[in-house]
Amino acid sequence: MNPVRVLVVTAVEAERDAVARGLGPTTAVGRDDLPGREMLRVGCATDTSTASAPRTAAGPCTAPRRPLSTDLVAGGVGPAAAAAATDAALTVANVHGTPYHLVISTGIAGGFAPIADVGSVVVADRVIAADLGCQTADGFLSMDSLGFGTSEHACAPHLSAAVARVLGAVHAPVLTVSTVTGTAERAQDLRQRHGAAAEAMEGFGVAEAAAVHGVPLLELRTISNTVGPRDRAAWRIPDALAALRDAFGVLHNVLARGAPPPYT
Ligand SMILES: O=C(O)c1cccc(C(=O)CC[C@H]2O[C@@H](n3cnc4c(=O)[nH]cnc43)[C@H](O)[C@@H]2O)c1
Repeated sequence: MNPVRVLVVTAVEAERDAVARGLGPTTAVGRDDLPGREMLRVGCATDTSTASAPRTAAGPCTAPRRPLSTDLVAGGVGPAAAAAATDAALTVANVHGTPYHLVISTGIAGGFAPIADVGSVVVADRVIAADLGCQTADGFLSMDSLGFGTSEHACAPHLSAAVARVLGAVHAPVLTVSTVTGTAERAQDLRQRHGAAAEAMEGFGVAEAAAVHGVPLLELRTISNTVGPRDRAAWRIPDALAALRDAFGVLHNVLARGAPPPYT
């Protein structure tokens, strides 16, 4: 049986490796056509594009109840790097006739108080490009209002709601910014404009690539810091990475035992 194939895109390797710890033993995927980006795989895959049959640290794969094959890539920081890495992975998979069924943008994020505290988990209902547009004296004009396309993408509504419920996570918009918010004023502006739970720097880029390929999207974030005045010393990165590991342990079971694709 062909596996359900999931692509997970983080910004940095520390996030990718935290996800991997939650999912189980990984194997490096030898992909000559994805240079410079080591991809890790969890689970079995009848994927002829791999250089050799995947083996886990525990030995050859044994089929799970529902075959699930998850590829993990650290695509870089920011929406442009994330879009490029996601598009490359989706394109290569399509060329090999092994398309992905789901793309997940994930990592740590800043949380908007009091909606998402440090250490909590946020599952996006939609991703919003919060600083893509035009800043005027009268306020911010989004891409939609400028007539240049869209500033947001919906996440798979049923799946994202189910995942949020199982994780006990906040289910609300996650903003994508190219500039990390470092003042109380901008935090308040973004909170008022979007009612968002979190901000990070990649989700919209991943979403743009997923939309081009028609692949459903999730964004899952664990909160390392509160959005507002810059205080890097207050970021709780190890805690957020541990929460990321735990969330993906749960998410793996949801995907492995839940309704099969197409994800809606
Ligand atoms: O220094 C480390 O050990 C380390 C480990 C894991 C991740 C990092 C990062 O700096 C990741 C940058 C990544 O984090 C997201 N992020 C986190 N907080 C915010 C925020 O308040 N506003 C926007 N983005 C945030 C973002 O997606 C970055 O790509 C370091």
